[in-house]
This record gives sequence, structure tokens and C-alpha cells, in this order.
Amino acid sequence: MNKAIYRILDANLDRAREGLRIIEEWCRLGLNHKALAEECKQIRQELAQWHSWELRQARDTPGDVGTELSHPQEEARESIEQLLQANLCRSQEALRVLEEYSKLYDPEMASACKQIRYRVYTIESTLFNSYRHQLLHSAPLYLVTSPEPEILKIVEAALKGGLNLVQYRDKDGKDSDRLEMADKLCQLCHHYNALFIVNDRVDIALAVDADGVHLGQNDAPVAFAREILGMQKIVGRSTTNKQELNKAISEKADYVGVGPFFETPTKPGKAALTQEYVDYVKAKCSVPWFAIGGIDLDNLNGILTTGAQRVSVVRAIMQAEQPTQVTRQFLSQLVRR
Ligand SMILES: Cc1ncc(COP(=O)(O)OP(=O)(O)O)c(N)n1
Ligand SMILES: Cc1nc(C(=O)O)sc1CCOP(=O)(O)O
Ligand SMILES: [Mg+2]
Repeated sequence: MNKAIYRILDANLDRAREGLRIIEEWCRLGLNHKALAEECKQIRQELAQWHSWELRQARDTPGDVGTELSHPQEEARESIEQLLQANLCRSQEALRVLEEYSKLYDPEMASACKQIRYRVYTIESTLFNSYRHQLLHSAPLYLVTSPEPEILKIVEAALKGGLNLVQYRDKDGKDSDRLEMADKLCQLCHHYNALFIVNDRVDIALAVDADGVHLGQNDAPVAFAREILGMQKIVGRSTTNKQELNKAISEKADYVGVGPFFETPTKPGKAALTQEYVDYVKAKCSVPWFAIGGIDLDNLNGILTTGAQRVSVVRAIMQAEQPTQVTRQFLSQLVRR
């Protein structure tokens, strides 16, 4: 057998396991996801069984011309998501190499590596689903943007204050500008490990690889968004009454907006909801719900006494003189509850 084949198998068995070990740590300690952590560990053990003595013996690290080759992107990672993605990719690529080269060594190993590669794809989709959903469930404050000239600075200031959920809303812009801004905001949010959602536009959410889309009653159906964006992405729905809430839950929206709590110039012409509806939401809503409409630091306490635990705001942050401070104040009142 050509020694180079042994070296390739040896190196890629290590590479696949190392990538998985990094994923396993996050599943265990970052997500507290026992089943995913166990699956990573199980796969690592199965791969170790293929790592025979003859393969290990073929190792020749000083003679490996590739040990010093690295891409600048490997030196720095922008976010946990990017780090996880890079290591999943590393494992998947290594498994593909193992699958191909072990056809020349042991066809049983080739078929085992193929099965394992599919299992790593399943880990990937479960992981990102859990990661996004965990962030969504842990977010008490949701910033919906307005098209201010300094939008990027304001959003970044709020992210610095601890915000981790942002919706890009611009009802009047040109599509080319919207796309450019959505892309910038998406990157900014991901840099701060925050979720980025696009208002109304499933196509823009898809184009910039946003974490999801927010749809109102006159926007596309939830199922349509899922078909376009895939099951891993977040789909939110606005609701103002019981019927809309029941429908949003039966459509399996991931979260709902509940509003307007107060009439607001940001969305003129929409009458405030009733306390009866808020009581219904409290009793029946099985997904995270965000109170929205006219909410600011002055009335936040009153909102929280109606039973809301999460709020969504536009002006309170987008027009604040100190968005970082205001965000911190919102968060400190919200998490105290
Ligand atoms: C969190 C949240 N809740 C409600 C809305 C309103 O959505 P919609 O009714 O589609 O109105 P527009 O925002 O599109 O004008 C929202 N955007 N976010
Ligand atoms: C975008 C939006 N949707 C609402 C709803 O009730 O569905 S209220 C609203 C605007 C909220 O803006 P502000 O925080 O400036 O009052
Ligand atoms: Mg809408």
C-alpha cells in the first residue's frame, strides 16, 4: 500500500476528531445540549477505532510540507457561530477525504466514514437550530430599527449595551440600498453574537443569510418563509388579537409580536390592543412574545406589570441620545424580573 495513503488517512482521522471535539465543548458547556455532546463524543470514539497502529506509524510530521500552511481566516474568528461553522466544515471535509481514500484501503471504513459524515450534517442543523433558538429565548429586548442616517452606529451602540436581537425594518428604501444595509447589519450583529432578523422580506433575509424574518398579518405566510429559508431559521409573526395568536401558534411561528401596547407614530393608524388580549397571550402563548408599541424606559415598569417579560422597541433606542446606556437600562429592568 502506498505510504501516502496511510498518511492521508492518519492526518484526516485526527482532523475530523479535532473539529468534532471543538463542537462537542460548545454543545456541552455553551448549549448544555447533552444529546448533541454525546453524539460528538460517540463519533470521535468510532473514528478512533479506525485509527490503527499502521496508520499512526505512517505519520511523518517533520516531512509534512503542509504543517505551516494556514489561511488568515483561521487565525481570527468573528463569532462563536463562525468558529462552530469552520470546525464543522473541517470535520466534514476530513470525513469526505477519509471516505474517498479509504476506498483504496478498507471499503468498510469508507462506508463508515460516509455514514459519519451524514451524522455530522445532522449535528450541524441541530446545533444551529438550538443556538439560534437559545439566543431567541434568552433575549428580553428586541430592537426594531428605523432608517436613521446613523443606523449602523446606533445599532452597534445598542449591541455594546448587551442587546442580542435586532430586526432591520425599512418600509420605504430602494431594494439595492436595503440589501446593502441588511448585509452590513447582519455582519455587525453576528460580530456581537446577536441574532439578525429582517422585517417583511424573505428574499432579503435569504440573500444576506439572516437568522430569520418577521412577518405581519399582511406579509407572506410562515410556511412560505420556512420553505425559502429552511427549518433552522427563525420566523416571527405580529399579532393583535386572539385569532391572530392562535393562527401564529398553529403555523408554528417561533415568536410573536404583541401590539401595539400604545398607539405609536412609528406605526400610525393601528389601535392599541386590549388587556383582555394580553391576559389571553399570558395564558395561551407557548412561544416567546414581545410587547411592542410605544414602549420606553418611563412606561417599561407598567408594561412588565401587565405580565409581559420581553419588549420590542423602535424609537426608545433608535432616537436615544445614548443608545448604549438606554439599552443597559432596559436590560437591567427586564432581567431583574
Ligand atoms: C417584533 C415585531 N412585532 C410586530 C411587528 C410589526 O410587523 P407588521 O405588522 O408586519 O408591521 P411592519 O413592521 O411590517 O410595519 C414587527 N415589525 N416586529
Ligand atoms: C413596528 C411596530 N409594530 C407594531 C405592532 O403593534 O405590531 S408597533 C410598531 C412600532 C413600535 O415602535 P415604537 O417603539 O417607536 O413605538
Ligand atoms: Mg410587515
